[in-house]
This record gives sequence, C-alpha cells and structure tokens, in this order.
Amino acid sequence: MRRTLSTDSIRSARRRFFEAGLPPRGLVSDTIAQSWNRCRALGLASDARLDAGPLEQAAVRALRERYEELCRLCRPEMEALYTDAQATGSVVMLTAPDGLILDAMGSADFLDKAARVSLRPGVTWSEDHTGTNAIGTALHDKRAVEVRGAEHYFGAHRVLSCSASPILDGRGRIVGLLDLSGEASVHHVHALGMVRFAVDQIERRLLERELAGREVIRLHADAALLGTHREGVLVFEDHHLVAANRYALDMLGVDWDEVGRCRYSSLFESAQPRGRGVQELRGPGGIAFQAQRDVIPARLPRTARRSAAPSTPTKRIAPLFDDAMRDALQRHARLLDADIPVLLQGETGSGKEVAARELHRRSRRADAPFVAINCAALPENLIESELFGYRPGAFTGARREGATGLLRDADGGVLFLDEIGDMPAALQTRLLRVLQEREITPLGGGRATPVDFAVIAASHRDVAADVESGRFRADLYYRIAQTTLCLPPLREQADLADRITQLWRALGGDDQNMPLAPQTLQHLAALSWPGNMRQLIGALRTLLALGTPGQTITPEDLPANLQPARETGRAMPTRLADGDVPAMEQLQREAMRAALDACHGNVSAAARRLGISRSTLYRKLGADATRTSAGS
Ligand SMILES: Nc1ncnc2c1ncn2[C@@H]1O[C@H](COP(=O)(O)OP(=O)(O)OP(=O)(O)O)[C@@H](O)[C@H]1O
Repeated sequence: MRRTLSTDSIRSARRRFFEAGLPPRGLVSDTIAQSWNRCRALGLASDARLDAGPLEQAAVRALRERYEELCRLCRPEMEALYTDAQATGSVVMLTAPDGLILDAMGSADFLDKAARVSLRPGVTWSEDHTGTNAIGTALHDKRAVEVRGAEHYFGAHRVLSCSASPILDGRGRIVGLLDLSGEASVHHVHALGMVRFAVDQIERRLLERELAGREVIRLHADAALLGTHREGVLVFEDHHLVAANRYALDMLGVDWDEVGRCRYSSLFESAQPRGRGVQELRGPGGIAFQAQRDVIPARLPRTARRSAAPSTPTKRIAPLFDDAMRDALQRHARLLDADIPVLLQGETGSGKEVAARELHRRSRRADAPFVAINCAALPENLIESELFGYRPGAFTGARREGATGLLRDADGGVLFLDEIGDMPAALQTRLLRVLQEREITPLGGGRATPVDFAVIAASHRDVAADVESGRFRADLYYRIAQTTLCLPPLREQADLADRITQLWRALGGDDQNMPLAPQTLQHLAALSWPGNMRQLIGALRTLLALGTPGQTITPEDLPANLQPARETGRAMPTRLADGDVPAMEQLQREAMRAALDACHGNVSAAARRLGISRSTLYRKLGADATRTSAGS
C-alpha cells in the first residue's frame, strides 16, 4: 500500500537529494527513492530542459500498426477509462513494452497540457530516458506505480500525477502498459485502482489465449471469489506450470521465473485435483485454497469454446448505422466527392471519427490516405511544423532531412481535422490560407507544393456559437462548414433499445447465448449515456465479460453504476447537466448501497458484484459510516 506523503515532505526530500546529495530518508516512498537513485546513477540532470522534438504523426501511425494487436486488445479498457478520464480532466494512455506512448485519450484540455511536457504519443517515457515517472518506473519495477507531482525526477514533470501498471502475459513478460495521468493539483484517489482493474481485464484475456489443450486450476482462499477477476489462474501442461496470472503467483509466493520451470508438485502439498467442482487444495506451508479444475479441449466447437472461457475475447465491431444515418452518410460522401468540406458535430463519443472514416470509405478517395489530426492534442509550438512540414535545419532540434508534414501526407485523400473548435487562433489563419490556395509552404521557406485533399472537420463544441463569440474565425468556419452533419446523442435516439440489441449481437452476446432480459434492455435504453456510443459499448462489453454464457442478463446483473435504483427510489445520476458531476465518493456510496441492496445485505455477494474484496467493502463501509457520523 502506498503511503500518503505531503507536498512538504516531498519538497524536503528533493532538497536533501538534489541539493545536498543526501538520501531522502523516509520522506518519499522506497519506490521513488530507489528510482531517483537509479536516475542519478544514469547521470540524468533533474533540471534539464526536456524537448522530445516534433511529433511525427506518420511515425506514430506506423507504430500503432506495429502494435495493432496490443492496441486492439486494450481498446475496450481504454474506452471504459475514457469517460472517467474526461470527467476528472485526465488522460488514459497505452504504451509499448519500452514505454513508448502509442495512444492517448481523455480530456482535451489535459491532452494539450500533457503534450507540452512531451507526455503524448510518439514519445518514450522509460525511466532511463524520462527519469522517475509512473510509466518508466512501473516498467522497471514490473508492478503498478503512482508518481505524483514533485516525485517525478525532472522538475518539468511536477505538473503531472500519473498511475501506471504494466500489462503482463501469462509468462510474466511485459507486453505493454496502461497509464492514467492528470494534473498534480487534482488528486484522483481511484486512479491507481482503476488502472489495475483495467489491466486485470486485459491480462485475463491474454491468458485465455494460453488455455486451449491445457489443464487450468483457478484458486482463491475464498470460494466466493472464484470466477471473479481476483481469482488466481494456473495453467499446466504435463504437470508443468506453463502460464499463470499475478494473483496466483502472489497467493503461492512464487516468482515469474518459475513459470515454465516448476511442476505442480512443487507448488501444492495436495495431489493434483481430478474431476470438477470446488475442492480444497493445500499450498506451501499447508495454506488452504479453494480450487476449481478445468481441462480445456485443444479444439472446441465455436460455441463451446466461448463457454469454456470465463470472459469474452474482445470483438471489434463494424460501424452500425440506422437507415437515416446511412442515407445522410451517402449524401455527404457525394458532397465530399464534389470537394465540399463536411463538418461533423456531436457530443463526445457520438461517433464523429467513425462517421468521418465511413465518409472516406464511401468517397472516391477511398483508396487514398485518411489522415486524422486531433487539433486539440497538438502542442501549439509544434503544430505548424507537424502540419506544414519543414525544410532541413528549419529550427533547432529539427530533423536533418526535414519533414513533409501531415497536410502533404493527406495529398489525394481525406484530411480529418478532429476537435477543430480547439484549434489555436494563429493556426486557424494559416489553415485558412492553405484551404484557399490549396498549396503548402514548409517552415523554413522553399517552394510551395500544390495539395489536393477533401476536408472533414469535427467538433463537440458548437462551432457556430464560437464564431458568434469571436473564439473561432468566421471565414474559416464558412469554409469548413459548407455542410454540417449532426450526430445525435444517444439519449435523443428514439430507437435506442434497437441500437442496443444490434450492438449486443455485434459484440457476441447472442453467440454466447446470453440474452438481455426485456427489463434490462428497457433500463439500459432509459439511461442518458453522457459518453454516448463509447460509454455504451464499454458498458455492454463489461456486461458480456461479467455474464455467464447460457444465462439471461437480468437488471440485477448490471454493474452497480448501471443498476436501477431500489430502496430509496433514487436513481443513480444518469443525466448529468454541465457542472453537475457527482463526487467520486458519492458515486461509490451509491454503488455500494445499490450492490448491498441487490444482494439483500450479503456483503460477500455485494463485494463480488462490485469487483472488490470483502475486506475492502467492509473498510469502505466503515469509512463511510465514520464520515456520516462525523458529519452529522
Ligand atoms: N455507428 C457506430 N457503430 C459502432 N461503433 C461506433 C459507432 N459510432 C461510434 N462507435 C464507437 O464508439 C467509440 C467512439 O466513437 P468515435 O471515436 O468515433 O467518437 P467521437 O465522437 O469522435 O468521440 P470524441 O469526440 O470523444 O473524439 C468508438 O469505439 C467507436 O468505435
């Protein structure tokens, strides 16, 4: 458990360590102190100016292609964290095993701030490169780590508060890392827990790939926690341990090095279990575990294979559009073919990027590039060089060979300007000129090059209102918004129940014979889904992962945050007005109450439903009771 340390003690620790060259002696956690020592031994200067150089979107795209499988595997969890990240002004990031940031999503404001200290795709945050930081230090220590404010080695990173956990495969090899980062001034108390939970889900899916043709033992001290994400999983082949999850190794006190080497008999005192059903196993020193054994056939019929696995592999779904949207897309694709720019307007998660890609697919430019630029995520000082390219030696830190720029990368295809409403004013002027003149002059001079691309812009902001208030240039608005396609929020869609049914089918709910009960469907369709399609798909994926193949999903099976209200008749807040964001503690209390209520006061069952241990639920209930009585 991490100690809570005050800003004062971190300040004193920094003075001792960086100015006096003394050990920080109990003023920061051992994790941080050890990391500072490693960084100093590497000769890193904590006051160095950090400049990761211009963002190379083309290189980032190439990397995402290289790590496509990892990106796909982690996407559902990133999307599930996204809504929270937006609400707490933070961002969720995925990195490659070496700490190279592959993907980032979340609060547009914070993406921008983070990018200013190079916390953005395309930059490596390994410890030897970027000093003590959650990504690099978690990769070094091979466990979840939180690094807040001035605990970062480099002074420039003190504005950040980051929580990260490496993603391990069944043999303990690091395959990637998930990170949730926000402002140091806002302490997101649940960040580390949320990252850990997300990584648990990803590792679980990774491990499932190792099961076919092998013997699996699931174990926990408490039989009630078998089948939850907290269970230990051991995979054996010919009595040898060939894969495991970290929970199992922790329970048995075994290191990852043992996986692939040790035999069943060196792990347990009891004989290897036979048959099905829960049985007791004695581990090292006679510790008792409740265990369940499964032998997974090497080749199963498709439906059987799904039911043998405890959770569903991620399924990438094709975009789903209703008839009206299909018609609208077809019409706008024709406009795009006539080089009329299209503006997509819609709340976050409503599918603007999906619609843009669909327009590209339906357009005459379908075989040419689709270049997406997130105008809110590009740091202002780099945006010009990124978009327009630069000549060799155009500025300090420029690559010797220069760069072509994203606008030229889009030549012949479609340029997608996402979050156009957040484009800095100076750049609006420069972009307008390109759109008028259809040619690009790289930074540092040189000949102008003609370009030919169709433009799709998107924003969750009301860009027309921004024009009225003078925040956005009117002339640029009229150029990019010659036609506007609005993506309605889910709560305004009359046929939301049909949409949910379609999505459920597309995600594999029917294949697994896990129908949604009519009341469940009705309840889900009545929620307001502020995160729109992103939130809905994330929630349905969670339901699929938690459900049991062959069983109907009833309203009681819904996770606490989607439960219908009971006892008090109060609904969980489903429709959040601007500024009406409930505190995390309030949501937690609501969730705990709803879970206890749904389980008729059975704390073990409620904890299972919430995905936390019984002791954690007791502790939280205790803290809650203390707070309530102290406040009354
Ligand atoms: N019509 C659709 N069919 C299936 N999935 C969809 C559809 N629309 C959106 N999604 C899914 O919802 C998620 C969010 O979509 P998308 O990124 O296009 O939204 P957005 O409006 O661009 O969001 P933001 O403004 O936050 O960037 C993605 O996972 C996407 O695959």
